[in-house]
Amino acid sequence: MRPELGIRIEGLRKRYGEGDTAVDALKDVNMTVAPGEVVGLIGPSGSGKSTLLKCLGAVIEPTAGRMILGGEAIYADGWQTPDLRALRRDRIGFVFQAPYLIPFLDVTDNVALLPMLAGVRNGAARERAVELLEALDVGHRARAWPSQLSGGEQQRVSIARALANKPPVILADEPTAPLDSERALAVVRILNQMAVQHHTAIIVVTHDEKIIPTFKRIYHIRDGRTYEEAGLGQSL
Ligand SMILES: Nc1ncnc2c1ncn2[C@@H]1O[C@H](COP(=O)(O)OP(=O)(O)OP(=O)(O)O)[C@@H](O)[C@H]1O
Repeated sequence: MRPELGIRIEGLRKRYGEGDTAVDALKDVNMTVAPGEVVGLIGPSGSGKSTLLKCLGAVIEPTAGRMILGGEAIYADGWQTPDLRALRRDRIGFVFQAPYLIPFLDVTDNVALLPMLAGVRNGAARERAVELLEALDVGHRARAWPSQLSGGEQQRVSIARALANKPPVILADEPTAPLDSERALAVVRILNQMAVQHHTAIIVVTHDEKIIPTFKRIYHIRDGRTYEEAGLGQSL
């Protein structure tokens, strides 16, 4: 592994507000995730998980520290790029608890939309979408509408969408919460396969006891500080 690739976070801090009412949501966050690796991020309510994902996803601005994604310092005591929209679109894939597919686009176009917005020609973007859908075992549903898919199939389409711009990083926020045990483990298996195949570093925020034993490494976050732990790494 080239240590500068994947995700590296150093001394990240985030303060909301000022003065007496200020909240130090992140006090000292340190993480590294290698390309091809899937790590779990676990913490109680209010510990700072959402704040960390929003900082990493360039949705809110940290207060201090460094974030390096895919070998590029995106934040070093200030944003290092003027175009945060392009950063979110091209360098970070998001997977949420709900798939949030666009109901009036077919499955292929749901996946092809982001590459098209990034300037990939329509035909090439759709080809890439179909390839990813096939890799995720939903190729046979490529021309269907999202409403015609099961919950597990929709979640796989949302993973294909997260991979569509070949981001070095995927942030998954409770991606298995609504799924039964078998489907939840299938999603984690797919995330692991995709991480390896696409050299993507993946952070999975989760409370889901079904999938926690599968992580090889886990970061706990408590009161805005991260602690690393070896996971059980149960085979999938
Ligand atoms: N916009 C905000 N303004 C002020 N304080 C905030 C804001 N957002 C979050 N906080 C505070 O920051 C701390 C961390 O919140 P955060 O939402 O990151 O926690 P979390 O671990 O995601 O919690 P949960 O699991 O309940 O979603 C909490 O004390 C919260 O009250």
